[in-house]
Amino acid sequence: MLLLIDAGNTRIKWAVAEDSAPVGQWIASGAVTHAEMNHLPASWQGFPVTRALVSNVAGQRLRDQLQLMLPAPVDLRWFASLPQLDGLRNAYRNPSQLGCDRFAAALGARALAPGQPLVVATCGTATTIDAVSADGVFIGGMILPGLGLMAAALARNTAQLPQVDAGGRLPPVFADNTDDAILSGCLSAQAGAIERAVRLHDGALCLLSGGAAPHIAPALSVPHRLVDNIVLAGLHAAATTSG
Ligand SMILES: Nc1ncnc2c1ncn2[C@@H]1O[C@H](COP(=O)(O)OP(=O)(O)O)[C@@H](O)[C@H]1O
Ligand SMILES: CC(C)(COP(=O)(O)O)[C@@H](O)C(=O)NCCC(=O)O
Ligand SMILES: [K+]
Repeated sequence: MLLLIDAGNTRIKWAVAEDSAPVGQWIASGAVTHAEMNHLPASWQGFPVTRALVSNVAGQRLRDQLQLMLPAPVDLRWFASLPQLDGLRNAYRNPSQLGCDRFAAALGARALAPGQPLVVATCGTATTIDAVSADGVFIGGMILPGLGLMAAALARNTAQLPQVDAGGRLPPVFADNTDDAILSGCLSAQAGAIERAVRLHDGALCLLSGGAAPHIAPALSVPHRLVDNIVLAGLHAAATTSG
């Protein structure tokens, strides 16, 4: 049995899959914030996990904590961005500098929509918007503060702006009150960046994932597909094809 883990800067997402299950077919899955991560071992108890593949962009301390929580004995691999993997070529100037969650997301996108030009938007702590060519080149992309971080930055750095709840509603673009104006601005920034990427990457299918994706999707004026956890899908693809 296979354990897949996507450790982001806010939450740790995980899934358990049978060894030969198709990409994205989990037996169990979940997500916890960093503060809740001591619940993970209990969630994994009862699954005879023999292999684990982990993407971690949340630093060495979290990596050390995770390592101690993994079921033992397990064949543990830390996923890393490579110059090339499973038909995906990484065109980052320094391929290892690319966040391994972005590389995994691109692999996941290719598994879900092979042979198509893609815009992969992963809306988490940060929002990343990446272009992948039809023949499998990870061209590059954008990093911007995520929806929650954008809203929090305004509250933290101004005297008059409140902390708004960055989810759950789509206010008018030209809002008539402060809360809605903040939300409209942050959503427009997120959606605008994604729409710009789609416009500039000819014929691209837009895939949207991450914790804030369901909040951003209604603000988008381009066709798109919501994917539950594209990073885990990519890890699953990598684990299945690379042995
Ligand atoms: N119920 C929620 N719990 C946690 N994050 C949420 C929730 N709803 C929306 N979010 C947004 O999703 C982000 C976390 O998404 P996630 O994809 O797990 O991020 P990361 O991979 O960076 O940890 C938060 O920063 C926040 O903007
Ligand atoms: C951009 C990110 C912070 C996104 O992290 P997340 O929002 O998923 O927690 C992460 O992919 C990262 O640390 N990247 C390294 C720099 C790069 O990709 O160029
Ligand atoms: K992200």
